[in-house]
Amino acid sequence: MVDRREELTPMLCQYVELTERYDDALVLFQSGDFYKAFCEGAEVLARICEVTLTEREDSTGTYAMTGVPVANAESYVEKLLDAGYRVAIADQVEDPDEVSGVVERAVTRIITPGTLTEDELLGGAENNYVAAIAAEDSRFGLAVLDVSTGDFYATSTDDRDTVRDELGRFAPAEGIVGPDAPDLFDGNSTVSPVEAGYFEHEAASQRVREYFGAPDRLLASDAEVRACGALLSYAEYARGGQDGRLDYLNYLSRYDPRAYMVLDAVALESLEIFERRSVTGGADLTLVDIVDETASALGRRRLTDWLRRPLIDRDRIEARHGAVEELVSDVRTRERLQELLAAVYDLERLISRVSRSRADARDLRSLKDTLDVLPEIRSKLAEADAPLLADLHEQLDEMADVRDLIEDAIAADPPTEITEGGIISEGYHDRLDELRATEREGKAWIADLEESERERTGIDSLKVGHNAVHGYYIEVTDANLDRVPEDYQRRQTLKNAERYYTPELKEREDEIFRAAGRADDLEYELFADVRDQVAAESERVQAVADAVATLDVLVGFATVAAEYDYCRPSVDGDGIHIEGGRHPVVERTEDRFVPNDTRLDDDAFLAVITGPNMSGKSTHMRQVALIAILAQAGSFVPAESAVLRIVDRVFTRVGASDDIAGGRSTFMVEMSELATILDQATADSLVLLDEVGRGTSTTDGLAIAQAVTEFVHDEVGATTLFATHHHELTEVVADLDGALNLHFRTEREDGDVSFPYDIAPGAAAASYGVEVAGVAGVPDPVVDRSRELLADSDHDDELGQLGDERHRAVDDHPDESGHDEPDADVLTELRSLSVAEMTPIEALNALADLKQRAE
Ligand SMILES: Nc1ncnc2c1ncn2[C@@H]1O[C@H](COP(=O)(O)OP(=O)(O)OP(=O)(O)O)[C@@H](O)[C@H]1O
Repeated sequence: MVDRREELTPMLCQYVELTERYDDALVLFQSGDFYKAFCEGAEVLARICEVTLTEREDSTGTYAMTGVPVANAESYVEKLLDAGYRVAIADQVEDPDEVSGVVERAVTRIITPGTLTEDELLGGAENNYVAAIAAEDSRFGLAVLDVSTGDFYATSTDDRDTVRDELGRFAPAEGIVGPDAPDLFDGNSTVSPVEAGYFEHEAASQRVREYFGAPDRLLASDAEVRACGALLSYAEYARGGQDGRLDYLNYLSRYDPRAYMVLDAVALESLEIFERRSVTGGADLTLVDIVDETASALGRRRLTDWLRRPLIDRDRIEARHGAVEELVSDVRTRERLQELLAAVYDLERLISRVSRSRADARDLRSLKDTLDVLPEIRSKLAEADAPLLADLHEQLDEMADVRDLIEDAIAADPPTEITEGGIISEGYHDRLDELRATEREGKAWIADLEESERERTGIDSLKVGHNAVHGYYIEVTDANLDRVPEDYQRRQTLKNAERYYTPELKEREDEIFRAAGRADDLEYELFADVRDQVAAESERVQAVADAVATLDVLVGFATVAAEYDYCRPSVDGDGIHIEGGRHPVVERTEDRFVPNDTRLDDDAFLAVITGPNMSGKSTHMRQVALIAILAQAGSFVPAESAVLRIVDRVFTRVGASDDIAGGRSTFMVEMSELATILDQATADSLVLLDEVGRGTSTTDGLAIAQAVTEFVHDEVGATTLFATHHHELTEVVADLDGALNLHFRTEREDGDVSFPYDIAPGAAAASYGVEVAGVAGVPDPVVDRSRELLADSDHDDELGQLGDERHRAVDDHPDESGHDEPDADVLTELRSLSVAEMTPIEALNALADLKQRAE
């Protein structure tokens, strides 16, 4: 097609030009009600969106062609994005009725996964981020932006792991990487190619200056400037050929990752803060679902941010707790605030649409509706004692000027279309009122026409009507044609009737038409003017949005606290002292949750937790971490009391997280997560280790588990909870000053095993596997035999010390088990087995073999 450009029709020529200019995107080319693509573009569109490929034939040749309806283009765009394409939307920018020849098209936006602004594509209230990584002088700069809301963050570090951790926190949909910078995005972000020039220092700092003022004052390193500048350029690029500037980007929050508790992607995932790890079984609840009582999209996003980035500054944490406490105790204020907050629209996205000239009249009315509730929200905070609530009271600008402007100018309940009138209130503009009056009078005259013409002509069935093609007409059935007056002129012939107009009707019609057309145009102008005036106040709207978001989360936290009996934690403790702690998610899904205490401090900061499978170990460990996270996010916590030390990071090595897609074995994943912990944990960290060393042989596993315990104890000093099935580890604890054993039990009654879920000091009995095998339905003879074997190996002293429960289990089944004394060689072999060095499969095989021989 390109080679024969001179031969192409003007429209195809335009298409080819656009595809050349936007060669890194798939161009969707508006043609009336469809977005079309031709040639290779058509093939891609047809394949990915499963739409029919047709052919277009004109004097210059035959081309592949396809299209998708403009009205629901979003669903197709989504498919293209999922398939890894960027989409350039080439809209008609001229009214086809007003031009002769080919209509001008221009790319109005380039849709990429991380720069979405379309509500239909964004879905829900979650943030959608694009991130940039830049490098300079061994420092890495990271910038993260949500184009739909204007949230913009920047930070820098000289540590790649910190960049990875921060990316894990924000989970951007898309990333761009500077020329000398490493690509540290994980598989969940699409990495998009961009012009290297975006990252050049001069250009980048110019960009930052344009938006936020002097980069040196604002940002901490050149790498940061490059990342921010590049991201701004990319966001502008995504606006296609339109005026690139994004006026609503008014704030850039530069932050230091050390000012927040670090929660990397592994911790967020294993603690199920935002997403469930397994999709099977149980109610589909995560921490954010449990504590989300926010009433607005703004609040929901703010809550997500607070949980992603819990604080470590004590004053700030206590300020949040103070506000929550006041709202917990003042039930009426809290409940009324929640009702009012439910009327708040998504101001951040709304003002970004206003600034991008994409808001319609309904958006402005929604802004007004939100501004309407501000005075009452504000008044509810007027008497607040908590400093944070008092600050919010200050920050809540009621914006009466903007509210009044919209109230006066924009009609209540306006249509979504902004070019067809009906959006400006009567009384706002004199000339508009005159035009509408002319239109109204004309229409009234026509409305009366039917009656007066019936009288004049004596034709009772005479009708006055209107249609889009012929305009107004007087309709007379064929039976009455003889009574048609002289001045009637024929307009249209129907099957059984004729349609006429009169000169006066024509005149009125033209008058109405002219007045309506002018009024519609004028309305659009007035609307655009109001929208610009509102856009000029975007910073104030954003400040209000910020205050409302914070208030919504605080009210939500207070609601959860009151409803589920959470307590205000103290964060000036010297350890983790929790009484009656509960797992916030499990307590809502279990009929009866058993609360447990936690006491970890400098005297005993490392707890080894033993107990049978399913006895509650993992739940307890996560409960401690979730309580710490909630407390530092500013929430009350599910406990009777909690005195906590502020934690700088939560590390988790929990359960088997197979990285099948990444091609790493369970054991490799486990060890690399462990390596991170041992390398980066500090004395202020909270470390959860669940069954470390499981994916290898028992001996290796135990050796690793012991070495890790000693290292964490001697070198790291982090508050650590270590759940293990390596019973031998409980003996290691005895030799370590700062370590203690805790355990969960099973209870047996009439052959049934139950779990009381209460944690107790000391080590558990060792025979959990056998007990659980019985519960799981392994046949009695095998379970009984396992017990015998265990009892024998006890004499061997292979397993070390055993607890009471195991002895009891054996005592319950003395030799009346029905078996004869095993043959001597079986016994000898049994004695020679080194159980601690066998994998479970080896042990099971050996057991089956011995059983067979004994029988
Ligand atoms: N304190 C509790 N009160 C009531 N139910 C609980 C409690 N703790 C745990 N549970 C229930 O018991 C189930 C098993 O708990 P959990 O996964 O913590 O056991 P575990 O000892 O870690 O098991 P495994 O060793 O197999 O990983 C949980 O899914 C939950 O339903």
